[in-house]
Amino acid sequence: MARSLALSATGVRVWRDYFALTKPRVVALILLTAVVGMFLTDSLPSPLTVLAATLGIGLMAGGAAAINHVLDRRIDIKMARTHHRPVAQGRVATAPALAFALALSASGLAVLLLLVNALTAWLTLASLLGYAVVYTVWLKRATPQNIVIGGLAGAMPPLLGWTAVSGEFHGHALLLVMIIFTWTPPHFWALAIHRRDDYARAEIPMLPVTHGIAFTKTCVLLYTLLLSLVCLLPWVVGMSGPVYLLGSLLLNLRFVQWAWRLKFRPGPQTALQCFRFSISHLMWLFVLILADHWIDYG
Ligand code: HEM
Ligand SMILES: CC(C)=CCC/C(C)=C/CC/C(C)=C/COP(=O)(O)OP(=O)(O)O
Repeated sequence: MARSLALSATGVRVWRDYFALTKPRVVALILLTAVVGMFLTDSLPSPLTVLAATLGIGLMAGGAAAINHVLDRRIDIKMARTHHRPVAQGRVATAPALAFALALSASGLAVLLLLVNALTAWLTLASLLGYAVVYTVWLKRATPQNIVIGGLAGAMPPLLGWTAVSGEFHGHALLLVMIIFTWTPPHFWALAIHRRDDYARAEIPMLPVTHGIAFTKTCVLLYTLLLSLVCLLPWVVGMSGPVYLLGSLLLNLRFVQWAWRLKFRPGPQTALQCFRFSISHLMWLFVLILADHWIDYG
């Protein structure tokens, strides 16, 4: 009895470690943006397309995150925020972690190829390689612009959702990509300010390490202002209506307020609070775009 309880506790721990490799909360938000992309096209998607595309994109995003855990294990062990991670700690060895990552990625690709369409499958593979290889292996270690350029991979999901349903590119989907692309720098740099010493210790050239905290705060503020302008575009081009306009103005006003406070009246937790707000900001923004799309303005 005691032995079987101990075995099942170990099983739960192993399962938790593998689940953590997929960065589930990040992937959840990525999937929200992809699903919103699916419902914004002119045609109503079939339940099978929505399910298959969500599963395929989710598996590949989780696979990308697991590859990142393997490739970054030596960096992760040096940083307080990430030192507990399963591969960094050796609780999951490199080979099974990589096998898990490749199995997730390959099955996601197969789902997209077989049940969705080839365009979405190859674009999702490009995003996976963009994050897991171009960003993780090269950009992250090479330049403080790492997350700006690498952010394109994380910004792709609304386009992936869109092409899953329509089979083609559309300017409106690219606007959604632009929103996440502009959102990523203040999202990440707010956290990087809070965790500057982590990155310095791991010798990763994040902006607060290479250019200082004051300069990074200015960049956060400027990007939140740019984001506020980019968020107007769906309304300007007639893709979204007044409910979106009002809601996004309020969300962006709050984000700019956090960035302003971070620059001019910071407390010890302001950077972390700004980072946390960025996540709520993106989540509510995409909920709002979808809700607005379903409102009948007559
Ligand atoms: C290159 C682009 C990005 C970078 C460098 C970045 C960086 C980070 C980092 C370092 C964290 C902290 C993770 C942790 O403590 O484990 C984080 C958290 C988070 N990011 Fe990003 N991020 C990027 C793009 C995105 C995108 C595109 C999304 C979703 C659309 C996203 C959603 C989230 C969420 C939801 C969290 C909170 C995770 C949690 O609480 O466990 N990020 N991000
Ligand atoms: C297929 C597809 C849609 C791919 C999406 C790619 C993806 C999972 C993007 C998330 C970006 C992310 C969590 C970056 C974290 O940076 P980091 O890895 O430097 O942060 P860390 O220090 O927490 O590991």
